[in-house]
Amino acid sequence: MGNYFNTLTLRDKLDQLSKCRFMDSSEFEEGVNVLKGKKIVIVGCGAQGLNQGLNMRDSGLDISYTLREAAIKEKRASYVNATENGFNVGTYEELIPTADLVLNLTPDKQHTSVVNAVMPLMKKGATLSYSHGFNIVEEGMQIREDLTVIMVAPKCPGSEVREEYKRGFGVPTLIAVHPENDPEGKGWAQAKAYAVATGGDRAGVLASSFVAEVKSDLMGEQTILCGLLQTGSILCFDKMVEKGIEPGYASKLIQYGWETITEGLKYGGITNMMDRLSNPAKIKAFELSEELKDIMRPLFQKHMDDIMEGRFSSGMMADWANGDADLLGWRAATAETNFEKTPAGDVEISEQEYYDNGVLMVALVRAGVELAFEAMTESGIIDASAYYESLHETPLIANTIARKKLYEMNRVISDTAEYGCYLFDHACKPLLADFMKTIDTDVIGKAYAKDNGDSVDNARLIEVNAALRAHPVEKIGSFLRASMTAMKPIV
Ligand SMILES: NC(=O)C1=CN([C@@H]2O[C@H](COP(=O)(O)OP(=O)(O)OC[C@H]3O[C@@H](n4cnc5c(N)ncnc54)[C@H](OP(=O)(O)O)[C@@H]3O)[C@@H](O)[C@H]2O)C=CC1
Ligand SMILES: CC(=O)[C@](C)(O)C(=O)O
Ligand SMILES: [Mg+2]
Ligand SMILES: [Mg+2]
Repeated sequence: MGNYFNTLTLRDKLDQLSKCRFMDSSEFEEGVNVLKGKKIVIVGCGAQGLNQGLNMRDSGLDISYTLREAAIKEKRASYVNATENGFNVGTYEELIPTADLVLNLTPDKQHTSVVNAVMPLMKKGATLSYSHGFNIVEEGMQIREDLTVIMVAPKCPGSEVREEYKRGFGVPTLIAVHPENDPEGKGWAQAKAYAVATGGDRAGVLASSFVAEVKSDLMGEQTILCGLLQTGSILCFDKMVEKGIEPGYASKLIQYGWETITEGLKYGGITNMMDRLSNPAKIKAFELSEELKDIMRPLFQKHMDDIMEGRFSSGMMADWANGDADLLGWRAATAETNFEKTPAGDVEISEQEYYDNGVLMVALVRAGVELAFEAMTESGIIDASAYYESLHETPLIANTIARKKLYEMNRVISDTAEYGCYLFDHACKPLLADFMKTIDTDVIGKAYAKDNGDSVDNARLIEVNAALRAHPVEKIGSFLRASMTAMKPIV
C-alpha cells in the first residue's frame, strides 16, 4: 500500500481532481428505493456514524451498528449513542456476514485495521462505503474485487448533518464510486440513494471522485473551516482583552459571532455578509481582508501543496504511529487558551451588533473563504466542490463553536481535521503577529465608526462592491444556492 494519488500520471491526477458534476434533482427521483430492505451496518457510532444513521433510519432504511467488542463490553460512548437511540448493536461476526452495505465510519487512522477486520466477513457482492477518501487515496487500500466501493461524504460536521436534516434541509454531499471496485455497476445507484437518505440531495450533490473529495476536504478543514476559525478566535479574544474589553463580552462576541456573521454568508455569499455592515465598516473590512489575503496566501498555498503532494498525510501518519502525541498535546494546549477558559458573559448582543463590532471577524471570513477557494481551484479542484468546502461549510463549523467553543469544534470534526487545524493555527498565529499589532478595538469589540461619521467616497464604495461581487466564489455560489430551496434559518 502507498499513496494511490502519487502513483497516477499528471493527466490522471488532473482527471480525477476534476471529477465534479453538480447533479440535477431529477436524478434523485428514485429516492431511497434502491436501499429499501437492504441491511445497512455502520461500523462506528461517532460524529458521522450516529448522525448519518439517525437520518437514514428516519428515511426508512434498515440501520444497525457494529462496534468493537470492547466498546460493547465497556458500554463506551459509541455503544451508548447507538443503544440510547434504539439501534440494534452487534459484533462484527454477528452483523457483517449478512450486511448488504457496510459503512466504515471509524476514524481515518483506524481504517486499514478496520477494513482488514471487516472485509473477510463481508458477503460476496456486498458494498463498502466511506465518508472520506483518505484510506483509498492516501493509503492506497486495496478492496476485494467482488465488493463495490462507494463514498458518500457530507461536507459538514457530524452534528450539523443531523441538525440540518431535522430542519428539513440537508448538507452538500460528494458521492463517488471507486473505479477499481464497481463489479456489478451498482455503485452510483446506491450512492445516490444513500445521499437521499442523509438529506444530502436537498442541499446539493456532486458526482465526484475519491481523489477530488480527499484533496478538497483536507484543504477546507485545515484552512478556512477549522484552522482560521481557531486562529481568529484566539487572536481576536486576546486583542480585545489586551485593549480593555470585558472578557465575558469578548468571549461571547467570538463564540456566537462566527455563527451569526456566517449565517449571512450561507444565505447570500460574501456579498451579503459584507452588505450587513455599514458602508464605512464594509470598506474597512474589505481593506483588512485584502491585507490578510496577502499575508496568508503563501500559507494557504503551502497547505494545498502539502496535501496534493502527500506531505501532509505522511506527517499525520507519523503522528498516528507515535500514539497521536502531537494531536493530543495540541488538543490539551487549545483547552488552555484564554478564549477557551473564559465563559461567554451574561450580556445581550444583538444580531447586528455581532456584525458591527466584529469587522475584523468578517474580514477574516472573507479572506479565508476566498483564499481557500482560490488555492483549491488553482490546483485542479472544480469551483462547485471548492464552494461547498469553503463557503457553505464555514457556517456549519461555526455552529459547533457557538455550542461549546473550540472544544466542541475539535470534538465533532474528525481527528484528521483536528490535526490539520492545529498545524494551520500554529503557523498562522505568528504570521499575523505584526498585522495584529496594528489592530485596535475599532474593528473588534466596538462598533466601527469613521472619524467623519458615516460618509464614504462613492467611487471607492462602488469599487469595493464590484470587487466583492466579481470573485468566482460568488458566481458559483449564486448558482448553487438557487437549488437550496429548502434552506432554513438556524434559529
Ligand atoms: N467528523 C466529521 O464531522 C466528519 C468525518 N468524516 C469522516 O467520517 C469518518 C468517521 O469520522 P468521525 O465520525 O469523525 O469518527 P469518530 O471519531 O467520531 O468515530 C469514532 C467511532 O469509531 C469507532 N472506532 C474507533 N476506532 C475503532 C476501531 N479500531 N475499530 C472499530 N471502531 C472504531 C469508535 O468506537 P469506540 O467507542 O470503540 O472508540 C466510534 O464509534 C472518517 O473517515 C472521517 O474522515 C467526514 C466528514 C465529516
Ligand atoms: C466536518 C468536516 O467536513 C471535516 C472538517 O472535513 C472533518 O471533520 O473531517
Ligand atoms: Mg469535510
Ligand atoms: Mg474531513
